[in-house]
Amino acid sequence: MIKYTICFLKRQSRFLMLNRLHPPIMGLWNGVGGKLEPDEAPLSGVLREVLEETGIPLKSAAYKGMVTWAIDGASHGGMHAFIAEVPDDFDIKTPVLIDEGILDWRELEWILHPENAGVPENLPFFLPDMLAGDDCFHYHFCYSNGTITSHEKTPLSEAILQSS
Ligand SMILES: Nc1nc2c([nH]c(=O)n2[C@H]2C[C@H](O)[C@@H](COP(=O)(O)OP(=O)(O)OP(=O)(O)O)O2)c(=O)[nH]1
Repeated sequence: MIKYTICFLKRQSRFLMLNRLHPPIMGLWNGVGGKLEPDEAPLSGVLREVLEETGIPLKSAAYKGMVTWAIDGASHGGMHAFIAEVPDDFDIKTPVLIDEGILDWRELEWILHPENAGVPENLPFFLPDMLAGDDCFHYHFCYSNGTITSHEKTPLSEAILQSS
């Protein structure tokens, strides 16, 4: 069961990212998102989280697939991932402190830099793919001792896509 959503909010080569104040992604720059409410559809959930955390009233976001993770062999969690363009007329003074952390713009090049320890370890594995194409995938990561030990990418079936 996928409990979370995440949205990467893009404007040209920059993304509006959240440096989270609280676990599970504390201290790292991540997309905006959060927990789905009971019976909430992933798109509705992510639009709600984006509005709550940034004030951006998105009308839609592009579905990019699922990211799941297992820790020491036990399935642990997952999120539905989306990408959206920040509307041209939306202005935000950054950096800005919100309840969940600090919102600020980050360059894609910085986000994807391999030596960059400022983003969740799995993010550079899936974000370039999500930006590159229209296909949706399921990305699965296995962690041991707090680090990724293996990962795989499989196409998402039509059936899953329609139900998400
Ligand atoms: N890139 C990346 N993001 C992750 C991973 N694990 C994980 O939970 N996230 C994302 C999913 C959510 O967008 C966010 C965690 O959301 P959250 O627990 O703060 O949710 P929330 O704000 O609704 O929390 P709450 O107030 O309801 O407790 O972090 C991961 O391994 N990689």
